[in-house]
Amino acid sequence: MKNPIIQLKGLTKNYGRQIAVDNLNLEVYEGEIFGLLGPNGAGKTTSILMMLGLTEPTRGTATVCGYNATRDAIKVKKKVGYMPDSVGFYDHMTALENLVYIGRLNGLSGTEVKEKAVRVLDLVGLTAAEDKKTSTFSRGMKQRLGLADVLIKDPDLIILDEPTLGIDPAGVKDFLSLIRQLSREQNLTVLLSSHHLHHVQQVCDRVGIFVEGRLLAEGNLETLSKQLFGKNGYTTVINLEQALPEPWPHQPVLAAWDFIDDITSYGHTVEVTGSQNITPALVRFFVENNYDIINVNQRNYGLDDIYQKYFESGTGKDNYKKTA
Ligand SMILES: Nc1ncnc2c1ncn2[C@@H]1O[C@H](COP(=O)(O)OP(=O)(O)OP(=O)(O)O)[C@@H](O)[C@H]1O
Repeated sequence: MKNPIIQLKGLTKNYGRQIAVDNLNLEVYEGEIFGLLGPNGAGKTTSILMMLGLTEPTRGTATVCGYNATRDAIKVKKKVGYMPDSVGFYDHMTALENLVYIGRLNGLSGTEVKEKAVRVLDLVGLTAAEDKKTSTFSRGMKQRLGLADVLIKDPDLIILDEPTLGIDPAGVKDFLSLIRQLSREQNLTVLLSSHHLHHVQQVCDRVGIFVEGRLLAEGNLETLSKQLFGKNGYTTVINLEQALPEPWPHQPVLAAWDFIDDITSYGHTVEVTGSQNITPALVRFFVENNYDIINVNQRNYGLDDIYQKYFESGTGKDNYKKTA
């Protein structure tokens, strides 16, 4: 049975008449990387602050690492490493000095703190820069040091708010692979908020789409496609040399296959939609039945399509209602 590290039940936050977070229900499991994806102002930071006990929910509960985040905020703080979107350091101190300082604030003793700081700097790939002042650090290096700050206390969960903001593309790729590696090696649960779908897509096991305070859909890519497009994720379009007869005798044969949900044939074209990628099997079928294939195209719905559907018209809610 999966062990939930974050459990949000009906979590709601109003600022006056504005609803920043609206009845959020979500579970994030041990060892998982979960991406909270949404545009600016969607309510991602407010949700995170409630999970950390830094702001009180208007309604609902956030249970984090087994503790109620509002009532037991200090216990939650001990288990969770939080990296805000902008991390500050003491510029006149080196990376190692900054980290030792944070380690002490987290209760590590004089002897163990330095040894641990050196180890954590190695984990995040900053050993070569450990004696450099952080005033000389690039944004990407600062994010790595920010990650070291949260790792030094051996958290069960790390929460990263817009961690890739302002890093160049190569730096983003490196930073995200580092997160994935750490999560896999240390069974670390990660909650990552971002408005960059490509970043989220690269690293997350599951994604929640968050718009105007509401979680519109969540799951892995395949589940999201199903929820958002109302159909399964894989469509294969095959164009043939010969026109198909009406009715097409092979239609019922294909319809009996597992994983196929829909077949459309018209003129020289067959479109097959299913829950798995069956393009190779379809190609074999057509060749074995003496059809001449002109071309084959695969259409699978990715986060790009999902993001466009939810964000292109400005409000995801309207789009959602149309298809729900
Ligand atoms: N302290 C506050 N007082 C009043 N309104 C607030 C406060 N904090 C956030 N809000 C409002 O709540 C909504 C959600 O904001 P939030 O910062 O949680 O969104 P976000 O998804 O993290 O966006 P961003 O990526 O821009 O940080 C916004 O409309 C914001 O203006």
